[in-house]
Amino acid sequence: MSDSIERLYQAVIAAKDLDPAVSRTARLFQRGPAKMAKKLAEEAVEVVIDAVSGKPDAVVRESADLLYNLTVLWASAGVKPGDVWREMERRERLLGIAEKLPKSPVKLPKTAPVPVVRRRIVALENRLRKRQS
Ligand SMILES: N=c1c2ncn([C@@H]3O[C@H](COP(=O)(O)OP(=O)(O)OP(=O)(O)O)[C@@H](O)[C@H]3O)c2ncn1[C@@H]1O[C@H](COP(=O)(O)O)[C@@H](O)[C@H]1O
Repeated sequence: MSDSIERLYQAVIAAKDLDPAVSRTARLFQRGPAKMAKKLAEEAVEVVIDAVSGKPDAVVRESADLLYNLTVLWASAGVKPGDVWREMERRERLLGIAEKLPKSPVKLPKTAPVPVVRRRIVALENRLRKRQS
């Protein structure tokens, strides 16, 4: 999937400076981030509606539109797909570590009480000795 999005990202970058009259991407870039964000939000809602309505084929189509509009917004925001893949890999590594932690709160083994070693108070003994001499 990441290859497809990488190719789409490159196509979006290539199209952004085309004639807005013939390129939807160029038109979105001409209208700016607010329009891109509005289209992305609209597509997200369309995916949600089709999913809730039990229309998997429509979910597929609207998801492709969603990913297109997301890619356009990434390009506009200076985000590259690799930036997102690295964040996802970071979270996966993080979760992976968490997955290895015991599910229950970590029970520390009961350790024998550490004997409190009192340091000899040499200074006081020296003072007492001086006083006695
Ligand atoms: N992957 C896509 C892509 N996916 C979806 N879309 C467009 O995004 C629209 C999303 O559906 P909407 O219902 O929101 O759009 P709409 O019904 O036309 O209504 P409006 O958004 O116009 O109001 C679709 O109509 C498609 O025209 C896409 N337009 C372009 N690409 C790719 O982007 C690259 C650049 O293409 P151009 O933008 O045409 O230069 C090419 O690789 C294209 O394949």
